[in-house]
Amino acid sequence: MSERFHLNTPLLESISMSKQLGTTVYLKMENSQPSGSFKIRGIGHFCQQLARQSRGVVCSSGGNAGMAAAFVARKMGLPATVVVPSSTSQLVVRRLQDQGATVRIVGKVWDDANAEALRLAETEELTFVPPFDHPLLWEGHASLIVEAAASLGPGVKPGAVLLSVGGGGLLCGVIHGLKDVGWMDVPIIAMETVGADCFNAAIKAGKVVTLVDITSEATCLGAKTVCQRAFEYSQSSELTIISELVTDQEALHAIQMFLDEERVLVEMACGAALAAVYSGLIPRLQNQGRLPTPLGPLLVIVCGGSSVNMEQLSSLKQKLGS
Ligand SMILES: COC[C@H](NCc1c(COP(=O)(O)O)cnc(C)c1O)C(=O)O
Repeated sequence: MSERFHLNTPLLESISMSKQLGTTVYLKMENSQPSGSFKIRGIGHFCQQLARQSRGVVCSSGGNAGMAAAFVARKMGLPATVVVPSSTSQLVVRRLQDQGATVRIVGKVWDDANAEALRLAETEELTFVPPFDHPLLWEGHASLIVEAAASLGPGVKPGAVLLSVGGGGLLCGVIHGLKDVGWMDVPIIAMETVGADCFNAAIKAGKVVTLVDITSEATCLGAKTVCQRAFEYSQSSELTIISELVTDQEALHAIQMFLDEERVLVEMACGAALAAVYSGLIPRLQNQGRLPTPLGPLLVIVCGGSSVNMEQLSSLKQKLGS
């Protein structure tokens, strides 16, 4: 049995969100993972399977996949290099270095950093750790749904699952988990911010497309192209995936509401998902008949993320004017 790096995170009931939505809202607290986000589930599994005999790992990331790769590599006694774009905050760069990683800042967006990471893997014979597009990542992420099902107990099934989308790895992992526990009929509300909306753009175009740029402050969602498997799932008649967008202002408002109500500080990538509750989207989807009324318990994936502290929060409030 290979060593696990992730924790079985708390599944907390949000009294305030439950009151607001008129249904029980459960929070899967992936922010409490040792690397700061859910990423450790898939990246830990990937490294256990493919990096045990490796000279080291190299990961491209908006930041949080890199945090997971750095943490896991340290635990496995492997050197780690993380390649991030210049949009990654100095706070995350420092946190990556504190985890023992060598950090390279390449290009403006994640896609540029990814090209460099692939080159490094080749030239320095390192194991390349993808941030979202690999079946082993999705197998690892699936554990969060299996844990949630165990916490809810037999006979309790969510009315919907709420999550955010960057490159689509979390979405694919959650779908793997829904299959594992027999919840394939549970609708998934897949949230992105305007300006980091590659999944929504692909659905609108009817094919995977590449955004011209990432213009959202939620840079940890900043993949310009969603992974093919996520798009394929969006086209499947077996699944209900509701793709919605929120503005950066709505994501920031959600971060502040969550801090006040749940006493937990999360980053913009996570605020994108939480904004579905705080911005009134859920009842709008119910009024449109896209979610049932009454709605069963809502399972919110609080994905976490390291790109936030009080200083970052203040600068976001200045930049976004709220
Ligand atoms: C460019 O970045 C992709 C990835 N972050 C993705 C991410 C997501 C979305 O996960 P995904 O859809 O990429 O698997 C959600 N919540 C948080 C806190 C995240 O950091 C990364 O860190 O390399």
